[in-house]
Amino acid sequence: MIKFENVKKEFESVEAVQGVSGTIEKGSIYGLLGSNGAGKTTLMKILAGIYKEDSGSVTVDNQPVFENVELKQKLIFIPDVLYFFPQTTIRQAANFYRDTYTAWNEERFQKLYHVFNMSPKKKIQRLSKGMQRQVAFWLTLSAMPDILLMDEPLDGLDAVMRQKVKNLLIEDVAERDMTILISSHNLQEVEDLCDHIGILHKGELLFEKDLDDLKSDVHKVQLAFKGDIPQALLEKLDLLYEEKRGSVLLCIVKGKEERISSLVKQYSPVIFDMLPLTLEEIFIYEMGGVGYAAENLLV
Ligand SMILES: Nc1ncnc2c1ncn2[C@@H]1O[C@H](COP(=O)(O)OP(=O)(O)OP(=O)(O)O)[C@@H](O)[C@H]1O
Repeated sequence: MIKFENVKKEFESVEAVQGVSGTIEKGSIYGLLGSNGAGKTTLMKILAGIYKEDSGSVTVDNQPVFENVELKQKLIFIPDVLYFFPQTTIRQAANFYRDTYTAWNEERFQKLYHVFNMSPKKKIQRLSKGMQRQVAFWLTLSAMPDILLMDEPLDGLDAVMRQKVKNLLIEDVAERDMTILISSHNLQEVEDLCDHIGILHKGELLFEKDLDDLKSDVHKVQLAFKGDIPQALLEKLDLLYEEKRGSVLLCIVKGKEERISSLVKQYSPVIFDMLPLTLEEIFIYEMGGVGYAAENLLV
């Protein structure tokens, strides 16, 4: 379990992370979302023990992470911009990982050759950007980390490779309880992979929630009635957003599906559709709530 409490980090005059607290449970896939410059990379680097927090505490399985060599053998951070030693071949990099990570699994490395299909003799820096990212996953998955932190992890991978890598990640979570933290702007991908979501904005965590709870608590509703829209109904609904299009009211309503449905039906609507919001819509709405423009949200 990763636990961070009141973590702060400042760069010169920029307060990149401002008193953030949270927990990432073992075996969970946690999606860290946020606007550009929100502090996601900074927080991830603190959780990975790359940066030292200015104040607050970060522990992984109850141990501080910064400069903790033993812990770092079980934790891998894949950054958005990859770095490999110059002139290194895939095999040489694998040897380096084998000597660094005690759980290195040579059999798995050999097996994954059939997924990534590149000669280990290839020099990594001569490979394309997407191929280099494949190498990063090949090495990481063979090192069998307990904790994997990734910044924009699937960027640059083609659609087939994305699916293969996602399956491998999910397999590791299911089979050996690996914990994953992902930061990505690709919300569809986060929605597919993650079970928990945290949204950072201007260095602060707006909230963290189970994805299913988050999605079952907000709905996109379309309503129309024979006459005017009954005001009494609107007052009873917990409306987060509304937009009138002709005689149809499009709105975002907070609350459980059953409660919204039974309330609306009391007023005999002629049109009544209710859909869950996508993570992308939830994100845009939440960002709107903190003053990040969210116009024409409904489509
Ligand atoms: N090494 C650094 N030196 C100075 N300022 C930094 C440094 N790293 C990050 N910052 C600043 O801290 C803030 C948060 O940056 P960070 O990279 O953590 O954001 P992010 O959420 O990952 O953004 P993005 O989604 O655009 O990648 C920004 O204002 C950034 O300019």
